[in-house]
Amino acid sequence: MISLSVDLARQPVVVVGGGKVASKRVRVLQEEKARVTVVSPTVTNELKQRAEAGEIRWLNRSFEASDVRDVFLLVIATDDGDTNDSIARLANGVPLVNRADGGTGGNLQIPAQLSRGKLNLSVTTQGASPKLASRLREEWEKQFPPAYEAYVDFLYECRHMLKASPLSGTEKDHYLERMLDPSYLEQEKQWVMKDEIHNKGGGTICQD
Ligand SMILES: C[C@@]1(CC(=O)O)c2cc3[nH]c(cc4nc(cc5[nH]c(cc(n2)[C@H]1CCC(=O)O)[C@@](C)(CC(=O)O)[C@@H]5CCC(=O)O)C(CC(=O)O)=C4CCC(=O)O)c(CCC(=O)O)c3CC(=O)O
Ligand SMILES: NC(=O)C1=CN([C@@H]2O[C@H](COP(=O)(O)OP(=O)(O)OC[C@H]3O[C@@H](n4cnc5c(N)ncnc54)[C@H](O)[C@@H]3O)[C@@H](O)[C@H]2O)C=CC1
Repeated sequence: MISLSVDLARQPVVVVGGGKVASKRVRVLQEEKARVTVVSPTVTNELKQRAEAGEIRWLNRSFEASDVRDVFLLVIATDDGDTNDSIARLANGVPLVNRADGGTGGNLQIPAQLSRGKLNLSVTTQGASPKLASRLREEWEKQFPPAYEAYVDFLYECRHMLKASPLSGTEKDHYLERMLDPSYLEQEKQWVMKDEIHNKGGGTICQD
């Protein structure tokens, strides 16, 4: 297995099951702006509220074979292994299939993730120890404080300014290396660097 970053915006996603795990998955899928349908005869209060608010579609019944038609990502999260097995068998035309119980027929696992704006760190143990994945995420939280969000935006901006500048490849590389120094987590140092690149012909500086 390799890790991929997938854009789920506007993609049709079906979550089978309406329990704790389904709620956790829907939370993330909503943030990613996927078009979420939950199929389950019972749902958590959280899912019920999301359905009432029109954020997700809820089909208040058990899974049916037609539910996998035209789906980009299928999340199988019922509490019954046999049910999960038969859903997975029916899902062979679905590009992405996640089995929350780690059973066969799925082709993707949900990692523990830390997002700081454009920076996304994720880790999976392929079912060996979800707790280890969780522990590593907690360590990253300390290692990469919230200031990384603005820092990564700064790196993004500088890189685009450098691309637009007439500097040589070696000079550009020098800047790209220099800005990795942790001291550039400070906003003031970021401004000095942006000014410097700007003065070398690196285009305009965004103020926000
Ligand atoms: C296959 C996978 C599902 C998938 O890919 O969808 C899966 C499967 C199962 N998890 C189970 C249990 C627990 N899962 C967690 C936590 C997380 N589980 C996550 C992912 C995954 N879990 C995928 C593998 C990823 C990997 O291995 O790295 C994380 C990383 C991401 C997320 O879920 O969002 C999230 C941490 C997020 C964070 O902290 O950031 C905890 C700890 C806790 O809750 O504190 C426990 C209790 C302790 C224990 O049991 O170890 C059980 C047994 C259920 C039962 O006994 O009924 C199964 C099924 C089985 O393995 O049998
Ligand atoms: N990835 C993770 O972090 C974890 C994964 N799990 C796995 O996730 C699965 C679900 O766990 P929970 O959400 O805690 O269970 P839960 O018992 O809270 O919810 C199960 C849901 O499945 C629904 N369901 C049952 N049969 C159905 C069917 N035929 N069609 C549609 N919906 C149906 C139920 O109505 C209920 O809403 C378990 O199998 C467990 O192995 C459990 C804990 C953590």
